Amino acid sequence: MMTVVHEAHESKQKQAKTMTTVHEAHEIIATTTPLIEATVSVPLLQLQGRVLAEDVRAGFAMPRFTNAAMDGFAVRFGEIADASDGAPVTLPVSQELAAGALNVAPLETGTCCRIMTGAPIPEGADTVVPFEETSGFGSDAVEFYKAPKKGANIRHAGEEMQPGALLAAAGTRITPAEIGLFATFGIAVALVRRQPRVSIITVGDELRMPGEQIEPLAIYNSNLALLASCVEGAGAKVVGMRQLRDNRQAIREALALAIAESDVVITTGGISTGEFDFMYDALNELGVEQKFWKVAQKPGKPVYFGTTGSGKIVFSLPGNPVSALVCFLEYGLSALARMQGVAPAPKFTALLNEPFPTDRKRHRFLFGRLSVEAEALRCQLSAQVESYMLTALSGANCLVEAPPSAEPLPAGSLVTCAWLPWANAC
Ligand SMILES: Nc1nc2c(c(=O)[nH]1)N[C@H]1C(S)=C(S)[C@@H](COP(=O)(O)OP(=O)(O)OC[C@H]3O[C@@H](n4cnc5c(N)ncnc54)[C@H](O)[C@@H]3O)O[C@H]1N2
Ligand code: MOO
Repeated sequence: MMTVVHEAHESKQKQAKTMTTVHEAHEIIATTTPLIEATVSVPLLQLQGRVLAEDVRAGFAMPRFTNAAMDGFAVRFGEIADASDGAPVTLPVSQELAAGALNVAPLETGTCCRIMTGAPIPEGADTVVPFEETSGFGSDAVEFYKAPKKGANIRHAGEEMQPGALLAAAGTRITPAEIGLFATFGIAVALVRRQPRVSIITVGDELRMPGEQIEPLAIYNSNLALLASCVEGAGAKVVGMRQLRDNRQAIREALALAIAESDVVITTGGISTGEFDFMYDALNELGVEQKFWKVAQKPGKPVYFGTTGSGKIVFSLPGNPVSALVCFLEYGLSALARMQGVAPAPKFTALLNEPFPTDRKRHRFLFGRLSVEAEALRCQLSAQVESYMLTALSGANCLVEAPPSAEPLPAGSLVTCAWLPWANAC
């Protein structure tokens, strides 16, 4: 029995020697992650963060009808064109219209219409005079002291948008902007992609859930909560969260269940080469096809990615919380974006405030804080750099990276950054 375990261990160690590059890992994810074709109709107020499955177009012109832009009087311009303080023009009020008026008579010649902002302009009127430039709303005969420009203070039907104009294209991730636009056009439901269903499994005898009693040599499980909120923030749905002990059978059973009930399975812990690291074997036993295992990066080297025959994907992330998060941000996020038909968020460069400690052989990731100083985007690295130091996140708003190099990147050089998905731009 011992021999079998040791042989398996040796073969895992051999496997572990060949490392995928970060670039290759991205290529593999881009080419193997399936798009979720299924669509679902979702009500307006639940659309935030969802991805449109079809173009949404204006069903009518905007404004829908010609209406007043000011509270005042709708007139025929020609009838008040000569009005001045010295020689006011007086017109009787023949009609009053507020926003919401549904029956509007044409404006009788030689009269004006008391009108409120948003009310339809009666046929025959071509100009609205704000009440401040008249004797006001108090009487039924209005004195006009001044003529605005002909056509002033009128919002014309269709001047903003024509029927059929594109409001949001398929593939747009819905924000309050789209929700506001859809509401403007009376759209109460939109067709969006079904959310990727994600199960998260964390493994480790040492882990206790926040809120639980904790023994002196145990630690709290940060990955489960952290990844669940990251997944939800990425527009996906967490359908399962499990914390397991380091037990072969329990891990295999939980993985099988998670694969059955989700599109994506994310695990943390037990993926390295330790004696109690059962994740890799469990994935093999369940027939998950390894696409990569071990990436030349720091932190996060033991990261695993695989696919199942039924089109599911599995990320097995290292247990160290910074490693798990870096791998999720780097690979998990782009896979979830691709599944929803959205391009992964672009990276950009910023100026380093201090030297970046590159690794000779591995692509290095660190958290940092971007800010705008002297009109340039500058990056301050988090002081905590080890993969167990999740406090590196406090105050951070970006993930910073540099390819392998024997020399640190000097202060002042350009470094590649990605916003943390929850960060507000500086
Ligand atoms: N001989 C070697 N040892 C290790 C190697 C190696 O190449 N050779 N790689 C190291 C690297 S790099 C990492 S990262 C870790 C990853 O190991 P595992 O994925 O098997 O993770 P664990 O051993 O289960 O845990 C590592 C560490 O993280 C803590 N942890 C785990 N899960 C959680 C959680 N949900 N919340 C908070 N903290 C968690 C755990 O207690 C350990 O301290 O392996 C190195 N070793
Ligand atoms: O590379 Mo590990 O992922 O040190 O923490």
